[in-house]
Amino acid sequence: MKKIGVLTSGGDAPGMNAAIRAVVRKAIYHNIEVYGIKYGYQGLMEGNIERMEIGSVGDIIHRGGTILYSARSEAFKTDEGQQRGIEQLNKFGIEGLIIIGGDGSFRGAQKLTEKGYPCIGVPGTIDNDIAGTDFTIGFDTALNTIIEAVDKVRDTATSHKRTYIIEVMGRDAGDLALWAGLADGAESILIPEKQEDFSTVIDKLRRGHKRGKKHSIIVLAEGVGSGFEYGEKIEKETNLETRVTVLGHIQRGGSPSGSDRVLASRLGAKAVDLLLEGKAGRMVGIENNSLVDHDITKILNEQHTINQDMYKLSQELSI
Ligand SMILES: Nc1ncnc2c1ncn2[C@@H]1O[C@H](COP(=O)(O)OP(=O)(O)O)[C@@H](O)[C@H]1O
Ligand SMILES: O=P(O)(O)OC[C@H]1O[C@](O)(COP(=O)(O)O)[C@@H](O)[C@@H]1O
Ligand SMILES: [Mg+2]
Repeated sequence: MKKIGVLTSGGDAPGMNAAIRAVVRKAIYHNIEVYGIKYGYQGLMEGNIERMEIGSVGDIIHRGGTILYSARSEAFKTDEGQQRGIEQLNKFGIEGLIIIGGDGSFRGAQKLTEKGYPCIGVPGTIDNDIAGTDFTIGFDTALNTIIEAVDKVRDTATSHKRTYIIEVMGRDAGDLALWAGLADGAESILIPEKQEDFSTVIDKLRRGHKRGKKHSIIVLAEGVGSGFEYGEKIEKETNLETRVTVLGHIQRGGSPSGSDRVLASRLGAKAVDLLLEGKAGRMVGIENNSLVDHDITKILNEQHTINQDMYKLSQELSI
């Protein structure tokens, strides 16, 4: 293999730049030409492709977002769209493609691989919703952003003796909410993977209030429902003044944490190794701090699961 391509796709995640840097530098280290495809699969279909050099990825390891930009493309979900993408890759003589993105992006990678075009997936999403890897690139930074925000909310919550619902991202996954809830000492953590009884949430709030607690924090994953609806219900049931903060896209930005930079560097480089070994249709990941790779189709058919011990612990510590 003499020429490879790299793109970022789906929701951006802090650390994607560090992953791009690792792909480019590792490829050049092995005397392979690298091409950057801009705006994900949309740019791929349109031939928005540029050669990348060592300097193309200088001064980006600490930056959020993605220098290759990202997109969500409906057109690429069709056979015709995928065929157009392969034609562009062939036109540039690019022999293998590294896709940094989430589960949706991996479905695209799977389709290209099925059509005979070798692809490797690198998990980049704040949601941490992919099986076969303990962590995805961006999760740790988003978690820290949430923690910083909740610490601030806690100050004002205490001053006003209020209950706060903090709605966090994660699409259908509860990892961000679970980790943030544990790290923030939340009273309750509401995630799609566990149906906590609403009456338990209310009882806990009442007990805390009786004990003289000055504030209560509930972390709600977006996959469970609207924070505002929960807020209204809770205020009605408890008579405690309740406010809702939806953290939104702030969770996707910012300079990547040390863990995300290291993870992205390791995974990006590993993806290049796999292409050079002639592998295709694989996803790189990290398990027990070791680099692994899995069949992408198998991964897409598996459900990412939350850490049950952590959930249990969060309940034991928030009595
Ligand atoms: N079934 C599919 N076949 C081909 N491409 C897909 C498929 N599902 C998603 N994609 C492509 O991947 C892009 C990113 O997926 P999305 O779910 O939005 O984000 P993420 O990859 O971060 O989970 C989509 O906009 C689409 O272009
Ligand atoms: O940026 P958009 O299109 O508003 O999408 C929001 C969604 O993207 C995410 O931030 C990231 O999800 P993906 O990594 O799957 O793209 C989700 O947590 C959230 O539900
Ligand atoms: Mg996703």
